[in-house]
Amino acid sequence: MSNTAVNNIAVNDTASPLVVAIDGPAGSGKSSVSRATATSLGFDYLDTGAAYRALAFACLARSIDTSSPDAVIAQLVDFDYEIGIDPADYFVSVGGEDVTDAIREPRVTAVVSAVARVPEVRAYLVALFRQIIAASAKSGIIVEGRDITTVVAPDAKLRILLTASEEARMGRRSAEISGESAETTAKQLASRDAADSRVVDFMNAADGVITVDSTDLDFDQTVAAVVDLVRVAEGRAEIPTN
Ligand SMILES: Nc1ncnc2c1ncn2[C@@H]1O[C@H](COP(=O)(O)OP(=O)(O)OP(=O)(O)O)[C@@H](O)[C@H]1O
Ligand SMILES: Nc1ccn([C@@H]2O[C@H](COP(=O)(O)O)[C@@H](O)[C@H]2O)c(=O)n1
Repeated sequence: MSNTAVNNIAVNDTASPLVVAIDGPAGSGKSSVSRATATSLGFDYLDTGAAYRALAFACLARSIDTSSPDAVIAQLVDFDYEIGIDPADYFVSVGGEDVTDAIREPRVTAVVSAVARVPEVRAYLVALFRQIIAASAKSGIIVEGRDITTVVAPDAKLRILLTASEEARMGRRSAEISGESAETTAKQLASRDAADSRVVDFMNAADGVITVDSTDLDFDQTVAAVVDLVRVAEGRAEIPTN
């Protein structure tokens, strides 16, 4: 069983992986913390936002009007998407082209929310994510996005809302982006969260979802907090007291 997940997914005949669902707003650390946690635990890692970004990229590549739901839906028929779920071999491709970096470009980020709000797109990708999760051959998989704790994997063994103050998130995001002012970065982050929150609630923890607030934690402390929660979920540790 490979650690590559594609539209044509192989069936996993091993036991189901332990699923860790992580949601949160933009810049809260979902991707980086999930990937580092998966590496530390020997789990797979599924970045669901990459699929929405890849579809937005595919639309732009074909000059499709991303504000037209019908035009976007028509792209699903031959959406040839592939993602690496081994945290040591993360990549995203569309039609065989490596788009790992291209899907992070501002032009893609600017239209991804419009693509993600189309119900048919969400239904298609949610089904795909569930297949990828079921096909994981590792003992666990960390799945991160916006609706993982509530829609994609509401029965996950561990569900986390990873959050941080808007100020912290904006500061972290500005630190990694060069060429744009902190003010522009902050505005883009806030407007994407506002658009995305109209589709799914990732600002408030649903029942049974544990909030991890990383505002006052550094990166390693945040990863350690998530690892501790996984150990508890596995029955290998007691609930942390702080
Ligand atoms: N606790 C932390 N302390 C300091 N920096 C952090 C912490 N957590 C994450 N970061 C950094 O914040 C930045 C944003 O993190 P990341 O890209 O993982 O967020 P995200 O939630 O996946 O964002 P998006 O939804 O926009 O893709 C990264 O540079 C990451 O290294
Ligand atoms: N479960 C998800 C994940 C993502 N989205 C949409 O994709 C965009 C990009 O996500 P990133 O995590 O890579 O920033 C995001 O802004 C959402 O529009 C989603 O709807 N559901």
